[in-house]
This record gives sequence, C-alpha cells and structure tokens, in this order.
Amino acid sequence: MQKHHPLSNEYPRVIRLDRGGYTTCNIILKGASITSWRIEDEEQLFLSRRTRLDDYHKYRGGITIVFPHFEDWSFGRNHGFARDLIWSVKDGPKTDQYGDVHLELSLKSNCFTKSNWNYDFDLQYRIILKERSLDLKLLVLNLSKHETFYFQIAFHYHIKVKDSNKVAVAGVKNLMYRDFLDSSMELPFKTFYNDKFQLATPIDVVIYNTGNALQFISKGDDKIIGITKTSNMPDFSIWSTGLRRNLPNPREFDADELTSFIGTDIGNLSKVYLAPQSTWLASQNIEIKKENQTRGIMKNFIDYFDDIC
Ligand SMILES: O=P(O)(O)OC[C@H]1O[C@@H](O)[C@H](O)[C@@H](O)[C@@H]1O
Repeated sequence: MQKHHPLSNEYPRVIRLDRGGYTTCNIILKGASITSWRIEDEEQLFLSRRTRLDDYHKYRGGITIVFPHFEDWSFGRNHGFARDLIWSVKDGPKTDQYGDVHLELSLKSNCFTKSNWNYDFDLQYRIILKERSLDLKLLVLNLSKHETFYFQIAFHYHIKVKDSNKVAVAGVKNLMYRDFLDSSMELPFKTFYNDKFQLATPIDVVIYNTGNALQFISKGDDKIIGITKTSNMPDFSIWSTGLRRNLPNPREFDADELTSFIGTDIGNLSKVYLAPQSTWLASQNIEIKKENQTRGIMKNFIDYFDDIC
C-alpha cells in the first residue's frame, strides 16, 4: 500500500504499471486518467500534444471516467467530476502470479462533489495491466443510509489509430443508434442493418443495448481492438473532433492528429439507480491484436479476399 495524504504535494501524481517487455501503463491521479498504455513499446492510446497535463485542464486523450453524469450537466462540468478530481491509491501497484500488474484507486464524496451532487459515494477503480489487454473494473458504493441516487457511468476512451476513417466497428447488426450529426433525421433512432459500420469523421453517434463484445477493425494499422464488457455497460458512443454539436474543437489538436484517434464511451448512459448501502459493479477488457495475429481466428474464408478484390 502506498502511503499518501490527499493534501500533501509529495504523494505520487503519476503511477506507472510495468509488466516487463516494455508493456506499461501510466495513470495520473487527476481523474484516474490512463494517459499511456504501451504494448511491447507501442503506444495504444491517443493523447494530444496540446494537452496540458496539469490539475486544471481537461485531458484530450487517454482513458478517463464519465461519472456521475454523461454529457452536459446543469450541476457541473460535462461528463461529471470524476475525471477532474484527484483520486487516491487504495492498493498497488502489485504484480500477481501471472505477471499482471494491479492498481486500485478510489474517489470518495467530499465537500466539492456534494456541492455538485449531494450524495455520499465511493467510486472504486481497479486497473489490471495484462499482456495485450487492460482490465478495467468499477465499483460504485452508495454510502448513504437513507438516500437512493442514480448515475451515468462510462469509460471515455481515446484509442490511437493510424486513420480513423479506415476503422469499422463490428458487432452492430440490428442495434439501434442515434446520429447526432444527421440534421435530416426525422426519427430519433436508426438501426444498423449490417454487422459492420464504417466510421467517417466527423462522427457523433450513440449505439444502445450492445452485446458483451465489440470490435474496432483498424485497417490503417492492421489492428483489431476488442472490447468485452459486463452486460450492465450496454451503451456505446463514437465521436471524433469537429465543429458540430459538442465535439472536441479541432483547435485542441495538432493538424496531424485530427484523424489519429477513435473517441468512444462505453458504459451505462441511461440511469443506474442505487439503493442506500448497496453497490454496483461493472468491468471491461480492452485487448489489442495485430491483424496478422488474428487472421485465422477472426476471418472466414471469403474475408481473406477482402484486400485482393
Ligand atoms: O470533450 P469531451 O467532454 O471529452 O467530450 C467528447 C465527446 O464525448 C462523448 O461522450 C460525446 O458523445 C460527444 O458528443 C463528445 O464530443
């Protein structure tokens, strides 16, 4: 257990998980933000060069947590306060018998959170760095003896890709979605009729009630990003930079960075009600495979001709 005091300047602000073989993960306690995840020295997360990694600015990159509110909020900042506040270390980093590295963090209600959202909670976060994946677990505790509260929660990912316009999402057939950039849309919901959905930026969609596995197939760098999750995290947004709605402004990026990430939120974007003295637990695993490592598994016979004809 690392010793620290929340008001001391001496406790570590950045924690590095190191699995050996140049597989590492950096977590900044502000927002429990995973700002870097390298597999065999190759960076998997996008972090804009223009991001100021101090306690006051929003980080444009990495993986942060949306809690307790998704999107605009009359009581506080966009996507809630969990990504803005300083978390504390509960346990770790520790290496287990398989060589995986564990870290547990926690964010508890305090005067500031109560000025935005007047509830007693403890949000606990366990990160496990594995060989080619990250296991992310969230536990929400309602510490109140009397009051039920509700929240929205998601992992807010910026996944690094070579070209976001060469990325498809697989596993969406028959799912309902909303396209926030389609002004011609008469009905609020649309349906995907194919299993794959090709991204084209700018994009701002939310897909509802997804299954427990999703895949981003990134042709630009031959990567498959697989996400598996518990069923209580059914919703899934995909977004890019752009000058529409509340998309991140292109000025937050260098010119060569505009299409080098996929923005995605995966979580529960409807309301989760939590009774007093009870808990809510969810997890996700994000795994990166190189296309040549997965060909035999992921592709059927016809798909082998994709690149040829
Ligand atoms: O700029 P932020 O607060 O990180 O949000 C980025 C994106 O977050 C997503 O969750 C929203 O669906 C997008 O509309 C939004 O643009």
